[in-house]
Amino acid sequence: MNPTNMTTAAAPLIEVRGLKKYFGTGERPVRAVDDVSFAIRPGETLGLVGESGSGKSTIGRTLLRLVERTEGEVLYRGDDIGKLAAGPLRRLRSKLQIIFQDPYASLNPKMRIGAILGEALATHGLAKGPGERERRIAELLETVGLRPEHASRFPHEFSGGQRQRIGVARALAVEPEFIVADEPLSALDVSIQSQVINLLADLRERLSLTMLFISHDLDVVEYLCDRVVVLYLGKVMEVAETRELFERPQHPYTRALLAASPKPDPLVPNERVALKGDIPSPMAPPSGCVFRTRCPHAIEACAQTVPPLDELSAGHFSACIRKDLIQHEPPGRSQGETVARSAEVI
Ligand SMILES: Nc1ncnc2c1ncn2[C@@H]1O[C@H](COP(=O)(O)OP(=O)(O)OP(=O)(O)O)[C@@H](O)[C@H]1O
Repeated sequence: MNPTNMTTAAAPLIEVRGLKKYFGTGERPVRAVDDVSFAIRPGETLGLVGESGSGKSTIGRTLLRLVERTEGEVLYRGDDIGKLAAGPLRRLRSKLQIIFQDPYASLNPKMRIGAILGEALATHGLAKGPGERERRIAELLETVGLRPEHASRFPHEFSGGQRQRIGVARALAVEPEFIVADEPLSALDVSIQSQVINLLADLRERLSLTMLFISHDLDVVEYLCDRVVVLYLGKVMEVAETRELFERPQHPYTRALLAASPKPDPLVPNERVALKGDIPSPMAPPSGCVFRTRCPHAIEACAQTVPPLDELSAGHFSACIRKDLIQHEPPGRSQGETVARSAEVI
């Protein structure tokens, strides 16, 4: 079954179908994204997790058409983004924004903050006239917890966390419906990461933003995301609601990721299998299941066919043929707790 079919409540805002992005055209291209499908509902924050090189950023960029896909579809409100001509694409771009990883590199050091935000407004014809523009800039700065007078300063006059707030303000300037946040915390000190997390959580509520949140920090994903897609070597390994994924991870890769996460959590399976070895080259991915070469449960059959993304329970998908590994209850819970929890769910 295809995880794009899991949305019953609302039509998805974004739908990705069979997305492939190969870099290079020779015999052995880099298969950065290899047949990925998922959907994002309006107002939802979808987490995209996986080790470095698994294709997270490439997916984020392909969604906004900052990178052209090799194959597949990216639908925004049902329209294929890849087929839009320049004019409609430009109009759509104001609805789709990206917050980059590095707040230092993504702001022009020679421009004042007011000019940076004003440029975003002007590009999309949003604030007509200088008075309106100034009012919008002041409003944007306040939205992200900065002051209107900050508009006259240059990027180097701000701390890392403040610069990331400016990056968020710039993304918000065009009143987007959908934001790709690509590791927005990784360039920040731990001490200020929580400020930016809280800002994103707050904005998401207030502005009903739909977000793709790319991160390798599982704690942040658990806190911020409604649902999570686990990616490995360009392929989806598991998809589930956040709580379900963290309490009942089914795919051996997800379990290994959680086990490697430093947070001691009694709900995480007690399967201390650290991920051994490096992620294989995306130019020569393993046959069958791409995770099999690092999987503690791999059997010969894993090399034969690419495992389908099966729906194990409502909205919980996993791509693994080892059905015997499926856990119905989180390990480490007592029977009493399990019963109490089932009652609460009913
Ligand atoms: N422009 C490019 N040309 C060639 N290969 C690329 C290009 N961009 C990305 N890749 C390759 O595609 C694969 C996926 O990269 P991507 O940056 O999407 O992964 P990621 O999961 O976001 O990693 P990270 O967490 O390190 O940002 C990697 O093997 C990367 O080297």
